[in-house]
Amino acid sequence: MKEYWTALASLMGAFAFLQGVLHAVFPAELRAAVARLLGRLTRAFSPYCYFDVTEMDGMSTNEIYDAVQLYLSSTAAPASGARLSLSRPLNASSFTFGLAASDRVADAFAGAAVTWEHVVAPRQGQGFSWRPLPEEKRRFTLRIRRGDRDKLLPAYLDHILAAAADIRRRSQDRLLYTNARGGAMDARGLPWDPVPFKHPSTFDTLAMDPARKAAIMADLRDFADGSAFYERTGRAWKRGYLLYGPPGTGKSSMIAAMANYLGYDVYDLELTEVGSNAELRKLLMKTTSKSIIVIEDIDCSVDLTNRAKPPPAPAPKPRPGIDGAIDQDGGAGAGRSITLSGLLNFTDGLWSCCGAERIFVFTTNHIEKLDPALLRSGRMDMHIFMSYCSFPALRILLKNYLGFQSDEELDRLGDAAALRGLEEWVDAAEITPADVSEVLIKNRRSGKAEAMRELLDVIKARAGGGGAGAAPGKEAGGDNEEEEEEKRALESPKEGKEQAGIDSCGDGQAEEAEAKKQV
Ligand SMILES: Nc1ncnc2c1ncn2[C@@H]1O[C@H](COP(=O)(O)OP(=O)(O)OP(=O)(O)O)[C@@H](O)[C@H]1O
Ligand SMILES: [Mg+2]
Repeated sequence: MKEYWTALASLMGAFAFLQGVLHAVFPAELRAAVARLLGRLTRAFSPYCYFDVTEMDGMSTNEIYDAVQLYLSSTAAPASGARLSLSRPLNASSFTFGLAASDRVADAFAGAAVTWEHVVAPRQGQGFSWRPLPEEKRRFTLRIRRGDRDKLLPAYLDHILAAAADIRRRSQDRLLYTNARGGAMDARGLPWDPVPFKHPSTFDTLAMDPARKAAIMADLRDFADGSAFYERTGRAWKRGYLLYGPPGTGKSSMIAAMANYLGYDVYDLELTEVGSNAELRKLLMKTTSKSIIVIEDIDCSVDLTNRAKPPPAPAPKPRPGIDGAIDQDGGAGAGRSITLSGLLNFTDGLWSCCGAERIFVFTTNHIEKLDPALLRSGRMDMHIFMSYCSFPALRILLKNYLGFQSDEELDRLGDAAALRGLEEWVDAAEITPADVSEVLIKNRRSGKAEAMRELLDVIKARAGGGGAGAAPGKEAGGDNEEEEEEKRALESPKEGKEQAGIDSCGDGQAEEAEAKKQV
């Protein structure tokens, strides 16, 4: 036995010596060239072909690498003894398993077997770069049989991308993206900033007429499951919803409920931060599929009254808002502003189809202020009026806020007289769900029956035109204009500072709005 070990040790010593001699005699370049040549020869006679998916694509991260990692971690079978790396991405609520260095996994697609290998090598010197690159070069190498090439590519990669997106969506909490930096890009070349989106609003908590709610949910479900339908009919796989109604009727809550229902991310597009139609297009191109793109208070972000009106006289200073000119991408004089045409192209034009399964939602308090071009059929597929609280909607709020488990329990345990009174008065009161919620929150400790009676007092006072019992934050009869102005001033500190109480539009639009008022 001892002799065996001695022989092995001397063999290894001889090998190391030989390697040392080779290294000393032949320069590195020559050794690398020989290795490349040998590699090429082996590949030429091999029945397989190989594809590398590197982690970095130039200076930016390679999306396919991330997708392959995620896909392999959940679907493919690691070879026995393979070592998986465990991680939990930022904001994710579950763990993912990744392949460690030099491990292999086998997978199959369309009846063909494939092998993936994860190759990690140290990076040779950083070179010049605007941002630090990872210290290791990582890549996945896909090995497939030559004969399977046509069958697998690109269908297999498409399958991986779709599966990875699905895993990401299921394992990760929703993200809310904002374009607060205008069109400026971050280090990854993205103009959107993501934050975790944990809005608790769902269709269960949303107070609105149950029949209308069910219709909206069915529409959303049809849309999400409608891949084949959209393909068959030649329509772009997108849908537009216009939510309109007074402040506090649940438009933003509805968007959150939609996102939670479908499991989509939300892109909150702040139009006043976008300088031009080209920037708008860039933002659109950088959104992912299965997402809701939201423009809130569209009548206030931009002037959408008339796209056909002639361009205005040259303004003393450049304005960020829509100027109403017909100009598509900013001709002379309007090069740095968004136009209604630009916005319509965004939702409707060829560019809107770069990516699939996207929902556009616009909200407004004043549908009458919008250009008919934006309202015509086909543009916004569904117009949803978020109205004052109806009795069925009120019942939902009573159940949720006061803790009744069901309609039956509300009828049995609730204050019957108060319930009848609420049914009788709620329509005349024109009270928003937000105001009802506030009354219920304020009285939630005083008991269910007491809270219902208190709410009835508020509603009666409001329906009767007034006084002491009026709902909080609002004069009896409700001056929505005032409430809206206040809201905008709070929401946008910059605008608020400059023009509180004038109008909620962007900088230059204040003057225009002022001019309109005088007319
Ligand atoms: N339909 C509703 N169902 C349940 N809660 C609601 C509803 N409407 C409003 N609320 C409550 O009022 C608050 C404000 O509502 P929300 O922000 O959704 O209104 P909005 O219509 O978007 O108002 P605005 O026009 O001012 O943006 C919500 O946080 C929610 O608690
Ligand atoms: Mg809102």
